[in-house]
Amino acid sequence: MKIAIIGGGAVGLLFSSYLQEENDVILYTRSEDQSESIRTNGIVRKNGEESICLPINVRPISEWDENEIELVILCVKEYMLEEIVKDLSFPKNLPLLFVQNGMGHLSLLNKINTRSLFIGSVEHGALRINNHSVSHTGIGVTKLAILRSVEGDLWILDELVLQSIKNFPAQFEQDYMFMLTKKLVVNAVINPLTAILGVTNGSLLTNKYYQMLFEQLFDEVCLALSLDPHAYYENLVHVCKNTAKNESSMLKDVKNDRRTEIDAILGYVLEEAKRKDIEAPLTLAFYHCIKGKEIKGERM
Ligand SMILES: NC(=O)C1=CN([C@@H]2O[C@H](COP(=O)(O)OP(=O)(O)OC[C@H]3O[C@@H](n4cnc5c(N)ncnc54)[C@H](OP(=O)(O)O)[C@@H]3O)[C@@H](O)[C@H]2O)C=CC1
Ligand SMILES: CC(C)(CO)C(=O)C(=O)O
Repeated sequence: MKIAIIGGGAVGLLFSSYLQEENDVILYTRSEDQSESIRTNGIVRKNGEESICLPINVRPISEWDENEIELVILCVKEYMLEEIVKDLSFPKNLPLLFVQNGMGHLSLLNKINTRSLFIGSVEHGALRINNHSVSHTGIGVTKLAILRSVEGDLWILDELVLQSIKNFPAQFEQDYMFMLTKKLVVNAVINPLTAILGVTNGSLLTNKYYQMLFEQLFDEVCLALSLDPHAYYENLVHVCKNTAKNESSMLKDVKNDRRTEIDAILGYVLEEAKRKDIEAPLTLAFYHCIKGKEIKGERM
């Protein structure tokens, strides 16, 4: 399959490196510098002690070419999507796959008039080491669901599931809303707590004090989203254990003084709580902690 991947961050590098094993991938980076670094070095993927280097087709996004592509995977942060969708031309018949955390992008997706639009939920841990290297810090699964599609494009998801590349499996999910909600709960608990406490995901379960926060926040998020906690707790713990050694994407953003995706995650939970007139004090407090850290120079 001919796949264009937009964004050479942790997830974009991870997806490019694995999908290139079975497909023709072209990676679009924001900067020419990063393209040049990948052209020279290939993508280096580290799995523990193992390291593999794969050559890959790469271009800066200023050279975007939508021709002869069968699928576009958007691996940029949620808050970059609006600009990308505005700037790039996506023909109506070009299927798009969005892998962002949170729910913030749903309203934007509904405005895009592409005939097939897929959603992914990434349960891997990935860490960008430099412009051309990525560490696969947690082997999970990519869940795939349909927001809308024409019959003729469904082979794309079938193909990704069938390929299920070693250490990079893909799984089909019937209900995109259930899939996104499950991931939202994971990110609403793990991401802010790890970013505030400065710990890897696993510590939230191994440190008994952090575990109390983990459970309290989980209960409040379920209440705000009107979810049955029993249907979501097991998955949350499973992902947390699977990515135990990983630094969450929010912790990485905070450490690197970058904007986080807190608005698409806890911001969304707070909006839901407000809409239902439910108090969510813990969620609000953690939301403010992260917004505070986003202000330049507030980091220790
Ligand atoms: N990291 C993880 O473990 C996980 C991340 N996710 C989700 O995946 C998504 C991507 O996350 P992640 O890879 O960590 O984020 P990163 O910040 O590492 O990567 C985003 C990349 O997008 C690039 N970018 C920004 N604007 C453009 C543009 N206009 N054109 C091309 N590229 C652009 C950035 O370029 P530059 O570097 O030059 O700024 C950066 O390389 C997020 O929504 C996140 O929630 C989901 C599960 C796990
Ligand atoms: C699955 C998890 C929690 C992995 O760290 C993630 O989605 C993230 O870091 O954003």
